[in-house]
Amino acid sequence: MKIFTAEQIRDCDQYTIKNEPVSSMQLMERAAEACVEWISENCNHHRNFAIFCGSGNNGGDGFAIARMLYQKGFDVDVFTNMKAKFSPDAQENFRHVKEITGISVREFKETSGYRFDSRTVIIDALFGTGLSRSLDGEMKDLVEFLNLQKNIKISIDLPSGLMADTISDSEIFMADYTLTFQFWKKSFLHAETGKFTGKVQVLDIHLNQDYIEENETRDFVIDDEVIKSIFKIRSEFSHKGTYGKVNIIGGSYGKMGAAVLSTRAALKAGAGLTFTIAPKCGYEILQTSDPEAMFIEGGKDFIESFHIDETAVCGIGPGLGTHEKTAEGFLKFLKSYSKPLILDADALNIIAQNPHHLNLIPEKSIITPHPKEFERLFGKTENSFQRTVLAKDKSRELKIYIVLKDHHTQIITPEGMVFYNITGNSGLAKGGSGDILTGIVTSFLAQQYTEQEAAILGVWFHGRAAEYASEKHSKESMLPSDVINEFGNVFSVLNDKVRKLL
Ligand SMILES: NC(=O)C1=CN([C@@H]2O[C@H](COP(=O)(O)OP(=O)(O)OC[C@H]3O[C@@H](n4cnc5c(N)ncnc54)[C@H](O)[C@@H]3O)[C@@H](O)[C@H]2O)[C@@H](O)CC1
Ligand SMILES: [K+]
Repeated sequence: MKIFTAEQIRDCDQYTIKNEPVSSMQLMERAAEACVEWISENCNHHRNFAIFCGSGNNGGDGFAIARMLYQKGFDVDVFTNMKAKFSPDAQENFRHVKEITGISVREFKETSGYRFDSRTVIIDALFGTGLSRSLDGEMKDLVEFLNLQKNIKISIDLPSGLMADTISDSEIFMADYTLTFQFWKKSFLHAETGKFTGKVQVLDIHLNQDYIEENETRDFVIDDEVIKSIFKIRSEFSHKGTYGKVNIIGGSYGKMGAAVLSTRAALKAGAGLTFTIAPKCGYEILQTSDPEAMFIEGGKDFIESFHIDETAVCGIGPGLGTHEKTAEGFLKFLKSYSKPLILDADALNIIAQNPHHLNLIPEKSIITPHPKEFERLFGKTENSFQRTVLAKDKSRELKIYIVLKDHHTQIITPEGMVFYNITGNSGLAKGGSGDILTGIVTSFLAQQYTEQEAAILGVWFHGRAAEYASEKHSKESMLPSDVINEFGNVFSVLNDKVRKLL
Protein backbone atom coordinates (compact mmCIF):
# COMPACT_ATOMS: atom_id res chain seq x y z
CA MET A 1 0.00 0.00 0.00
CA LYS A 2 1.27 3.42 -0.92
CA ILE A 3 1.79 5.94 1.86
CA PHE A 4 0.73 9.38 0.69
CA THR A 5 1.44 12.73 2.32
CA ALA A 6 -1.41 14.84 3.75
CA GLU A 7 -1.17 16.99 0.63
CA GLN A 8 -1.48 13.99 -1.70
CA ILE A 9 -4.44 12.72 0.32
CA ARG A 10 -6.19 16.08 -0.09
CA ASP A 11 -5.49 15.95 -3.84
CA CYS A 12 -6.77 12.40 -3.97
CA ASP A 13 -10.02 13.48 -2.23
CA GLN A 14 -10.42 16.34 -4.71
CA TYR A 15 -9.61 14.15 -7.71
CA THR A 16 -12.20 11.61 -6.56
CA ILE A 17 -14.86 14.30 -6.16
CA LYS A 18 -14.02 15.74 -9.59
CA ASN A 19 -13.82 12.48 -11.51
CA GLU A 20 -16.42 10.28 -9.92
CA PRO A 21 -20.12 10.76 -9.36
CA VAL A 22 -19.59 11.59 -5.70
CA SER A 23 -19.82 14.97 -3.97
CA SER A 24 -17.63 15.99 -1.02
CA MET A 25 -20.68 15.57 1.25
CA GLN A 26 -21.23 12.06 -0.09
CA LEU A 27 -17.56 11.22 0.45
CA MET A 28 -17.85 12.41 4.02
CA GLU A 29 -21.00 10.31 4.41
CA ARG A 30 -19.07 7.29 3.10
CA ALA A 31 -16.23 7.93 5.54
CA ALA A 32 -18.63 8.28 8.48
CA GLU A 33 -20.55 5.15 7.44
CA ALA A 34 -17.31 3.16 7.38
CA CYS A 35 -16.48 4.36 10.91
CA VAL A 36 -19.95 3.61 12.24
CA GLU A 37 -19.92 0.15 10.72
CA TRP A 38 -16.58 -0.59 12.42
CA ILE A 39 -17.76 0.90 15.73
CA SER A 40 -21.04 -0.98 15.83
CA GLU A 41 -19.31 -4.25 14.97
CA ASN A 42 -16.59 -3.81 17.55
CA CYS A 43 -18.17 -1.88 20.43
CA ASN A 44 -19.99 -4.58 22.36
CA HIS A 45 -19.79 -3.16 25.86
CA HIS A 46 -20.44 0.53 25.34
CA ARG A 47 -23.64 2.41 24.55
CA ASN A 48 -22.64 6.05 25.08
CA PHE A 49 -20.49 8.19 22.87
CA ALA A 50 -19.03 11.61 23.62
CA ILE A 51 -18.02 12.97 20.23
CA PHE A 52 -15.64 15.94 19.98
CA CYS A 53 -15.95 17.75 16.68
CA GLY A 54 -13.63 20.41 15.26
CA SER A 55 -14.57 22.98 12.67
CA GLY A 56 -12.94 21.35 9.62
CA ASN A 57 -13.92 18.24 7.71
CA ASN A 58 -12.63 15.98 10.44
CA GLY A 59 -15.28 17.60 12.66
CA GLY A 60 -17.72 17.08 9.77
CA ASP A 61 -17.00 13.36 9.95
CA GLY A 62 -17.64 13.53 13.70
CA PHE A 63 -21.07 15.18 13.27
CA ALA A 64 -22.06 12.58 10.65
CA ILE A 65 -20.86 9.75 12.91
CA ALA A 66 -22.91 11.24 15.78
CA ARG A 67 -26.07 11.22 13.64
CA MET A 68 -25.51 7.66 12.41
CA LEU A 69 -24.68 6.22 15.82
CA TYR A 70 -27.80 7.86 17.26
CA GLN A 71 -29.89 6.37 14.47
CA LYS A 72 -28.47 2.95 15.38
CA GLY A 73 -29.74 3.37 18.93
CA PHE A 74 -26.60 4.56 20.75
CA ASP A 75 -26.63 7.51 23.20
CA VAL A 76 -24.68 10.40 21.75
CA ASP A 77 -23.40 13.70 23.16
CA VAL A 78 -21.64 16.13 20.87
CA PHE A 79 -19.06 18.71 21.95
CA THR A 80 -17.96 21.53 19.67
CA ASN A 81 -17.32 25.24 19.46
CA MET A 82 -20.74 26.39 18.28
CA LYS A 83 -19.45 29.78 17.22
CA ALA A 84 -16.62 28.42 15.07
CA LYS A 85 -16.37 29.09 11.36
CA PHE A 86 -17.13 25.61 10.09
CA SER A 87 -16.10 24.17 6.71
CA PRO A 88 -19.20 23.95 4.43
CA ASP A 89 -19.55 20.15 4.86
CA ALA A 90 -18.99 20.32 8.61
CA GLN A 91 -21.59 23.12 8.82
CA GLU A 92 -24.12 20.99 6.92
CA ASN A 93 -23.56 17.94 9.12
CA PHE A 94 -23.68 20.09 12.26
CA ARG A 95 -27.08 21.39 11.08
CA HIS A 96 -28.37 17.80 10.77
CA VAL A 97 -27.17 17.00 14.28
CA LYS A 98 -28.91 20.06 15.73
CA GLU A 99 -32.17 18.88 14.14
CA ILE A 100 -32.05 15.67 16.17
CA THR A 101 -33.52 16.42 19.59
CA GLY A 102 -32.11 13.23 21.12
CA ILE A 103 -28.54 14.42 20.64
CA SER A 104 -27.36 17.03 23.11
CA VAL A 105 -24.84 19.51 21.74
CA ARG A 106 -22.48 21.16 24.23
CA GLU A 107 -19.66 23.66 24.13
CA PHE A 108 -16.09 22.37 24.54
CA LYS A 109 -15.87 24.34 27.79
CA GLU A 110 -18.61 22.17 29.30
CA THR A 111 -16.37 19.11 28.99
CA SER A 112 -14.86 19.36 32.47
CA GLY A 113 -18.31 19.20 34.08
CA TYR A 114 -19.40 16.21 31.99
CA ARG A 115 -19.79 12.84 33.69
CA PHE A 116 -17.58 10.43 31.78
CA ASP A 117 -18.87 7.12 33.09
CA SER A 118 -17.02 3.91 32.31
CA ARG A 119 -19.46 3.00 29.54
CA THR A 120 -18.72 6.15 27.55
CA VAL A 121 -16.47 6.03 24.50
CA ILE A 122 -14.69 9.26 23.58
CA ILE A 123 -14.51 9.98 19.88
CA ASP A 124 -11.92 12.47 18.69
CA ALA A 125 -12.97 14.24 15.49
CA LEU A 126 -11.17 17.49 16.26
CA PHE A 127 -8.42 17.57 13.62
CA GLY A 128 -7.38 15.31 10.79
CA THR A 129 -5.05 15.78 7.86
CA GLY A 130 -5.73 19.54 7.83
CA LEU A 131 -3.79 20.23 11.05
CA SER A 132 -1.23 22.89 10.20
CA ARG A 133 0.38 23.72 13.54
CA SER A 134 0.64 22.51 17.14
CA LEU A 135 -2.47 22.67 19.28
CA ASP A 136 -2.71 25.65 21.57
CA GLY A 137 -5.22 27.43 23.81
CA GLU A 138 -8.60 25.78 24.31
CA MET A 139 -7.83 22.84 21.97
CA LYS A 140 -4.59 21.98 23.77
CA ASP A 141 -6.36 22.12 27.15
CA LEU A 142 -9.21 20.00 25.81
CA VAL A 143 -6.92 17.26 24.47
CA GLU A 144 -4.91 17.34 27.70
CA PHE A 145 -8.12 16.90 29.70
CA LEU A 146 -9.43 14.10 27.48
CA ASN A 147 -6.12 12.26 27.73
CA LEU A 148 -6.58 12.13 31.51
CA GLN A 149 -9.89 10.27 31.16
CA LYS A 150 -9.73 6.49 31.47
CA ASN A 151 -12.42 5.88 28.85
CA ILE A 152 -11.84 4.05 25.59
CA LYS A 153 -10.81 6.58 22.96
CA ILE A 154 -11.23 6.42 19.22
CA SER A 155 -9.65 8.90 16.82
CA ILE A 156 -11.14 9.58 13.43
CA ASP A 157 -8.54 9.61 10.66
CA LEU A 158 -5.67 10.81 12.90
CA PRO A 159 -5.25 11.40 16.62
CA SER A 160 -5.75 15.16 16.93
CA GLY A 161 -2.46 17.00 17.23
CA LEU A 162 -0.60 14.45 15.13
CA MET A 163 0.72 15.50 11.74
CA ALA A 164 0.39 12.88 9.02
CA ASP A 165 3.93 13.12 7.69
CA THR A 166 6.24 14.50 10.36
CA ILE A 167 7.07 14.57 14.02
CA SER A 168 5.28 17.27 16.02
CA ASP A 169 5.81 18.70 19.49
CA SER A 170 2.09 19.26 19.95
CA GLU A 171 -0.16 17.92 22.67
CA ILE A 172 -1.63 14.84 20.97
CA PHE A 173 -4.79 12.88 21.65
CA MET A 174 -3.87 9.44 22.96
CA ALA A 175 -6.16 7.00 21.14
CA ASP A 176 -6.84 3.32 21.80
CA TYR A 177 -8.02 2.95 18.21
CA THR A 178 -7.54 5.08 15.13
CA LEU A 179 -9.96 4.64 12.26
CA THR A 180 -8.07 6.09 9.37
CA PHE A 181 -9.23 6.61 5.81
CA GLN A 182 -7.80 4.71 2.86
CA PHE A 183 -4.06 4.97 3.67
CA TRP A 184 -1.58 4.45 6.47
CA LYS A 185 0.02 7.73 7.43
CA LYS A 186 3.79 7.87 7.85
CA SER A 187 3.59 9.19 11.41
CA PHE A 188 1.66 6.08 12.50
CA LEU A 189 4.73 3.99 11.68
CA HIS A 190 7.40 5.79 13.70
CA ALA A 191 7.85 5.19 17.41
CA GLU A 192 7.63 8.79 18.65
CA THR A 193 4.33 9.48 16.90
CA GLY A 194 2.89 6.00 16.37
CA LYS A 195 2.42 5.55 20.12
CA PHE A 196 -0.60 7.89 19.95
CA THR A 197 -2.68 5.88 17.48
CA GLY A 198 -3.43 2.72 19.46
CA LYS A 199 -4.57 0.01 17.07
CA VAL A 200 -4.86 1.33 13.54
CA GLN A 201 -7.76 0.29 11.35
CA VAL A 202 -7.56 1.43 7.73
CA LEU A 203 -11.06 1.95 6.29
CA ASP A 204 -11.52 1.80 2.54
CA ILE A 205 -13.58 4.78 1.39
CA HIS A 206 -13.00 4.01 -2.30
CA LEU A 207 -10.93 7.00 -3.28
CA ASN A 208 -10.10 7.10 -6.97
CA GLN A 209 -7.92 4.12 -8.02
CA ASP A 210 -6.39 5.90 -11.05
CA TYR A 211 -5.10 8.65 -8.80
CA ILE A 212 -3.68 6.09 -6.35
CA GLU A 213 -1.95 4.11 -9.11
CA GLU A 214 -0.57 7.09 -10.99
CA ASN A 215 0.76 9.16 -8.12
CA GLU A 216 4.25 8.42 -6.96
CA THR A 217 5.54 7.86 -3.49
CA ARG A 218 8.72 6.34 -2.10
CA ASP A 219 7.02 5.04 1.05
CA PHE A 220 4.98 1.85 1.25
CA VAL A 221 3.29 -0.36 3.82
CA ILE A 222 3.85 -4.08 3.33
CA ASP A 223 0.28 -5.29 2.98
CA ASP A 224 -1.23 -8.50 1.57
CA GLU A 225 -1.00 -7.19 -1.99
CA VAL A 226 2.75 -6.64 -1.69
CA ILE A 227 3.24 -10.10 -0.20
CA LYS A 228 1.06 -11.79 -2.82
CA SER A 229 3.13 -10.20 -5.55
CA ILE A 230 6.34 -11.63 -4.05
CA PHE A 231 5.55 -15.09 -2.70
CA LYS A 232 6.15 -18.03 -5.05
CA ILE A 233 4.51 -21.41 -4.57
CA ARG A 234 7.00 -24.29 -4.30
CA SER A 235 7.11 -26.24 -7.53
CA GLU A 236 6.42 -29.99 -7.42
CA PHE A 237 9.08 -30.45 -10.11
CA SER A 238 11.92 -29.54 -7.83
CA HIS A 239 14.75 -31.00 -5.78
CA LYS A 240 16.87 -29.71 -2.92
CA GLY A 241 19.12 -27.88 -5.37
CA THR A 242 16.17 -25.78 -6.53
CA TYR A 243 15.91 -24.10 -3.13
CA GLY A 244 19.49 -23.03 -2.73
CA LYS A 245 22.30 -23.44 -0.30
CA VAL A 246 22.49 -21.47 2.94
CA ASN A 247 25.58 -20.82 5.05
CA ILE A 248 24.82 -19.50 8.51
CA ILE A 249 28.03 -18.18 9.99
CA GLY A 250 27.90 -17.49 13.69
CA GLY A 251 28.17 -18.77 17.21
CA SER A 252 30.96 -18.52 19.75
CA TYR A 253 31.52 -20.01 23.20
CA GLY A 254 28.44 -19.01 25.26
CA LYS A 255 26.49 -17.71 22.25
CA MET A 256 25.84 -20.91 20.36
CA GLY A 257 22.08 -20.56 20.77
CA ALA A 258 22.07 -17.68 18.28
CA ALA A 259 23.59 -19.92 15.59
CA VAL A 260 21.16 -22.73 16.47
CA LEU A 261 18.13 -20.43 16.12
CA SER A 262 19.34 -18.83 12.92
CA THR A 263 20.12 -22.21 11.37
CA ARG A 264 16.76 -23.66 12.36
CA ALA A 265 14.97 -20.61 10.98
CA ALA A 266 16.79 -21.03 7.65
CA LEU A 267 15.84 -24.71 7.53
CA LYS A 268 12.19 -24.13 8.44
CA ALA A 269 11.92 -21.23 5.98
CA GLY A 270 12.48 -23.69 3.17
CA ALA A 271 16.15 -23.63 2.08
CA GLY A 272 17.31 -26.68 0.12
CA LEU A 273 20.62 -27.26 1.92
CA THR A 274 21.77 -25.55 5.09
CA PHE A 275 25.32 -25.44 6.47
CA THR A 276 26.42 -23.80 9.68
CA ILE A 277 29.94 -22.50 10.02
CA ALA A 278 30.61 -22.33 13.75
CA PRO A 279 33.46 -22.98 16.18
CA LYS A 280 34.24 -26.52 17.27
CA CYS A 281 32.75 -25.94 20.74
CA GLY A 282 29.34 -25.79 19.07
CA TYR A 283 29.62 -29.02 17.14
CA GLU A 284 27.50 -31.25 19.39
CA ILE A 285 25.06 -28.49 20.25
CA LEU A 286 24.35 -27.75 16.61
CA GLN A 287 24.26 -31.33 15.38
CA THR A 288 21.84 -32.25 18.17
CA SER A 289 19.60 -29.17 17.91
CA ASP A 290 19.52 -28.89 14.14
CA PRO A 291 20.35 -32.34 12.76
CA GLU A 292 19.16 -31.37 9.27
CA ALA A 293 21.98 -28.85 8.95
CA MET A 294 25.62 -29.68 8.18
CA PHE A 295 28.43 -28.45 10.38
CA ILE A 296 31.61 -26.77 9.15
CA GLU A 297 34.27 -25.98 11.71
CA GLY A 298 35.45 -22.39 11.61
CA GLY A 299 37.63 -22.23 14.76
CA LYS A 300 37.84 -23.56 18.29
CA ASP A 301 35.89 -21.30 20.67
CA PHE A 302 35.17 -18.61 18.09
CA ILE A 303 35.24 -18.41 14.30
CA GLU A 304 38.56 -17.51 12.75
CA SER A 305 38.35 -18.79 9.22
CA PHE A 306 35.58 -17.82 6.84
CA HIS A 307 36.05 -20.39 4.08
CA ILE A 308 32.82 -20.22 2.22
CA ASP A 309 31.29 -22.22 -0.57
CA GLU A 310 30.80 -19.56 -3.26
CA THR A 311 27.54 -21.16 -4.39
CA ALA A 312 25.93 -20.58 -0.98
CA VAL A 313 24.08 -17.54 0.32
CA CYS A 314 25.67 -16.42 3.58
CA GLY A 315 24.01 -15.00 6.68
CA ILE A 316 26.77 -13.79 9.00
CA GLY A 317 26.63 -12.52 12.54
CA PRO A 318 24.35 -14.32 15.03
CA GLY A 319 26.37 -15.02 18.17
CA LEU A 320 29.58 -14.45 16.20
CA GLY A 321 31.29 -12.42 18.93
CA THR A 322 33.82 -9.70 18.24
CA HIS A 323 37.05 -11.48 19.22
CA GLU A 324 39.96 -9.83 17.42
CA LYS A 325 40.73 -13.07 15.54
CA THR A 326 37.10 -13.27 14.42
CA ALA A 327 37.18 -9.63 13.32
CA GLU A 328 40.45 -10.20 11.45
CA GLY A 329 39.10 -13.27 9.63
CA PHE A 330 35.80 -11.60 8.83
CA LEU A 331 37.37 -8.43 7.41
CA LYS A 332 39.81 -10.48 5.34
CA PHE A 333 36.88 -12.44 3.97
CA LEU A 334 34.95 -9.25 3.16
CA LYS A 335 37.92 -7.92 1.17
CA SER A 336 37.83 -10.93 -1.12
CA TYR A 337 34.08 -11.47 -1.44
CA SER A 338 31.72 -9.67 -3.78
CA LYS A 339 28.38 -11.52 -3.68
CA PRO A 340 25.50 -10.07 -1.61
CA LEU A 341 25.57 -11.08 2.07
CA ILE A 342 23.13 -10.90 4.95
CA LEU A 343 24.91 -9.17 7.82
CA ASP A 344 23.58 -8.95 11.35
CA ALA A 345 24.58 -8.48 14.99
CA ASP A 346 28.32 -8.94 15.63
CA ALA A 347 29.13 -8.87 11.91
CA LEU A 348 27.78 -5.29 12.00
CA ASN A 349 29.53 -4.52 15.27
CA ILE A 350 32.86 -5.53 13.72
CA ILE A 351 32.18 -3.34 10.70
CA ALA A 352 31.21 -0.46 13.00
CA GLN A 353 34.69 -0.49 14.59
CA ASN A 354 36.00 1.59 11.68
CA PRO A 355 33.98 3.70 9.19
CA HIS A 356 36.26 2.51 6.35
CA HIS A 357 34.94 -1.02 6.81
CA LEU A 358 31.54 0.09 5.48
CA ASN A 359 32.95 0.12 1.97
CA LEU A 360 33.82 -3.56 2.28
CA ILE A 361 30.15 -4.56 2.35
CA PRO A 362 29.40 -6.13 -1.03
CA GLU A 363 26.83 -4.27 -3.12
CA LYS A 364 23.22 -5.47 -2.78
CA SER A 365 23.95 -6.96 0.64
CA ILE A 366 21.19 -6.86 3.25
CA ILE A 367 22.15 -5.53 6.67
CA THR A 368 19.75 -5.91 9.58
CA PRO A 369 20.70 -3.48 12.37
CA HIS A 370 18.54 -2.66 15.37
CA PRO A 371 18.57 1.05 16.31
CA LYS A 372 21.67 0.76 18.50
CA GLU A 373 23.61 -1.15 15.83
CA PHE A 374 22.46 1.38 13.23
CA GLU A 375 23.79 4.18 15.43
CA ARG A 376 27.15 2.42 15.83
CA LEU A 377 27.39 2.06 12.05
CA PHE A 378 26.17 5.44 10.88
CA GLY A 379 25.99 7.77 13.87
CA LYS A 380 23.30 9.36 16.05
CA THR A 381 20.15 11.02 14.74
CA GLU A 382 17.67 13.26 16.49
CA ASN A 383 14.65 11.02 15.99
CA SER A 384 13.45 8.01 14.02
CA PHE A 385 12.28 10.16 11.06
CA GLN A 386 15.83 11.50 10.75
CA ARG A 387 17.17 7.99 11.13
CA THR A 388 15.16 6.86 8.11
CA VAL A 389 16.50 9.80 6.09
CA LEU A 390 20.07 8.84 7.05
CA ALA A 391 19.39 5.18 6.23
CA LYS A 392 18.13 6.22 2.77
CA ASP A 393 21.35 8.16 2.16
CA LYS A 394 23.49 5.24 3.30
CA SER A 395 21.52 2.65 1.28
CA ARG A 396 22.03 4.75 -1.82
CA GLU A 397 25.69 5.49 -1.11
CA LEU A 398 26.69 1.91 -0.27
CA LYS A 399 24.17 0.30 -2.68
CA ILE A 400 22.87 -1.98 0.06
CA TYR A 401 19.49 -2.86 1.57
CA ILE A 402 19.03 -1.72 5.15
CA VAL A 403 16.52 -3.56 7.30
CA LEU A 404 16.06 -1.11 10.13
CA LYS A 405 14.60 -3.20 12.94
CA ASP A 406 11.97 -1.46 15.03
CA HIS A 407 8.33 -1.89 16.06
CA HIS A 408 7.55 -1.17 12.41
CA THR A 409 10.72 -2.46 10.76
CA GLN A 410 11.67 -0.59 7.60
CA ILE A 411 13.28 -2.07 4.53
CA ILE A 412 15.21 0.66 2.77
CA THR A 413 16.39 0.10 -0.79
CA PRO A 414 19.33 1.64 -2.68
CA GLU A 415 16.71 3.34 -4.90
CA GLY A 416 15.39 5.23 -1.87
CA MET A 417 12.20 3.29 -1.30
CA VAL A 418 11.01 2.56 2.24
CA PHE A 419 8.79 -0.44 2.99
CA TYR A 420 7.24 -0.39 6.47
CA ASN A 421 6.28 -3.68 8.05
CA ILE A 422 3.05 -3.94 10.05
CA THR A 423 3.18 -7.55 11.23
CA GLY A 424 4.71 -8.63 14.54
CA ASN A 425 4.35 -7.61 18.14
CA SER A 426 6.26 -6.87 21.34
CA GLY A 427 6.73 -10.61 21.95
CA LEU A 428 9.60 -10.27 19.48
CA ALA A 429 11.38 -7.86 21.81
CA LYS A 430 13.59 -10.67 23.11
CA GLY A 431 17.09 -11.97 22.50
CA GLY A 432 17.07 -14.46 19.64
CA SER A 433 14.38 -12.79 17.50
CA GLY A 434 16.97 -11.09 15.29
CA ASP A 435 18.86 -14.36 14.81
CA ILE A 436 15.69 -15.89 13.42
CA LEU A 437 15.17 -13.01 11.03
CA THR A 438 18.71 -13.48 9.68
CA GLY A 439 17.96 -17.16 9.06
CA ILE A 440 14.70 -16.41 7.27
CA VAL A 441 16.08 -13.69 5.00
CA THR A 442 19.16 -15.80 4.14
CA SER A 443 16.91 -18.74 3.37
CA PHE A 444 14.65 -16.67 1.07
CA LEU A 445 17.60 -15.16 -0.76
CA ALA A 446 18.95 -18.68 -1.35
CA GLN A 447 15.54 -19.64 -2.75
CA GLN A 448 15.85 -17.31 -5.73
CA TYR A 449 14.01 -14.31 -4.34
CA THR A 450 15.72 -11.01 -5.15
CA GLU A 451 17.41 -9.12 -2.32
CA GLN A 452 14.48 -6.71 -2.08
CA GLU A 453 11.93 -9.51 -2.11
CA ALA A 454 13.85 -11.62 0.42
CA ALA A 455 14.08 -8.68 2.82
CA ILE A 456 10.43 -7.65 2.49
CA LEU A 457 8.98 -11.17 2.58
CA GLY A 458 11.37 -12.17 5.37
CA VAL A 459 10.45 -9.29 7.67
CA TRP A 460 6.72 -9.73 7.05
CA PHE A 461 6.99 -13.52 7.54
CA HIS A 462 8.90 -13.14 10.83
CA GLY A 463 6.23 -10.78 12.18
CA ARG A 464 3.33 -12.93 11.08
CA ALA A 465 4.87 -16.03 12.72
CA ALA A 466 5.23 -13.96 15.91
CA GLU A 467 1.53 -13.10 15.81
CA TYR A 468 0.64 -16.81 15.71
CA ALA A 469 3.12 -17.55 18.50
CA SER A 470 1.66 -14.84 20.73
CA GLU A 471 -1.88 -16.16 20.21
CA LYS A 472 -0.76 -19.51 21.63
CA HIS A 473 1.81 -18.49 24.22
CA SER A 474 1.19 -14.76 24.93
CA LYS A 475 3.59 -11.97 24.05
CA GLU A 476 5.21 -12.34 27.46
CA SER A 477 5.93 -16.05 27.32
CA MET A 478 6.53 -16.75 23.64
CA LEU A 479 10.07 -17.69 22.79
CA PRO A 480 11.93 -17.26 19.52
CA SER A 481 11.73 -21.04 19.06
CA ASP A 482 7.91 -20.78 19.35
CA VAL A 483 8.07 -18.27 16.49
CA ILE A 484 10.02 -20.78 14.36
CA ASN A 485 7.41 -23.42 15.13
CA GLU A 486 4.74 -21.20 13.54
CA PHE A 487 6.51 -20.96 10.16
CA GLY A 488 4.37 -23.82 8.81
CA ASN A 489 1.18 -21.91 9.60
CA VAL A 490 2.48 -18.80 7.87
CA PHE A 491 3.34 -20.82 4.76
CA SER A 492 -0.18 -22.34 4.77
CA VAL A 493 -1.70 -18.86 4.82
CA LEU A 494 0.71 -17.66 2.12
CA ASN A 495 -0.11 -20.62 -0.11
CA ASP A 496 -3.84 -20.00 0.36
CA LYS A 497 -3.36 -16.35 -0.57
CA VAL A 498 -1.75 -17.08 -3.92
CA ARG A 499 -3.33 -20.42 -4.84
CA LYS A 500 -5.57 -20.28 -7.89
CA LEU A 501 -9.06 -21.39 -6.91
CA LEU A 502 -11.13 -23.58 -9.21
N1 LIG B 1 -11.87 16.08 1.84
C1 LIG B 1 -12.72 15.08 1.82
O1 LIG B 1 -13.44 14.92 0.88
C2 LIG B 1 -12.77 14.13 2.95
C3 LIG B 1 -12.19 14.50 4.15
N2 LIG B 1 -12.33 13.78 5.22
C4 LIG B 1 -11.97 14.31 6.54
O2 LIG B 1 -11.46 15.60 6.42
C5 LIG B 1 -10.27 15.73 7.19
C6 LIG B 1 -9.47 16.86 6.66
O3 LIG B 1 -10.29 17.97 6.79
P1 LIG B 1 -9.77 19.46 6.74
O4 LIG B 1 -8.82 19.59 5.63
O5 LIG B 1 -10.97 20.31 6.76
O6 LIG B 1 -8.93 19.62 8.05
P2 LIG B 1 -9.23 19.31 9.58
O7 LIG B 1 -10.60 18.87 9.85
O8 LIG B 1 -8.13 18.43 9.99
O9 LIG B 1 -9.13 20.71 10.31
C7 LIG B 1 -8.38 21.70 9.88
C8 LIG B 1 -9.03 22.99 10.30
O10 LIG B 1 -8.49 23.42 11.50
C9 LIG B 1 -7.65 24.57 11.30
N3 LIG B 1 -6.44 24.29 12.06
C10 LIG B 1 -5.35 23.64 11.63
N4 LIG B 1 -4.46 23.51 12.64
C11 LIG B 1 -5.03 24.08 13.73
C12 LIG B 1 -4.64 24.25 15.08
N5 LIG B 1 -3.47 23.81 15.52
N6 LIG B 1 -5.47 24.87 15.94
C13 LIG B 1 -6.65 25.31 15.52
N7 LIG B 1 -7.09 25.19 14.25
C14 LIG B 1 -6.30 24.59 13.37
C15 LIG B 1 -7.46 24.69 9.81
O11 LIG B 1 -7.31 26.03 9.46
C16 LIG B 1 -8.74 24.06 9.30
O12 LIG B 1 -9.79 24.99 9.33
C17 LIG B 1 -9.65 14.38 7.10
O13 LIG B 1 -8.73 14.14 8.12
C18 LIG B 1 -10.88 13.50 7.21
O14 LIG B 1 -11.23 13.32 8.55
C19 LIG B 1 -13.24 12.64 5.19
O15 LIG B 1 -14.50 13.14 5.41
C20 LIG B 1 -13.18 11.93 3.88
C21 LIG B 1 -13.49 12.86 2.79
K1 LIG C 1 -9.10 13.23 14.77
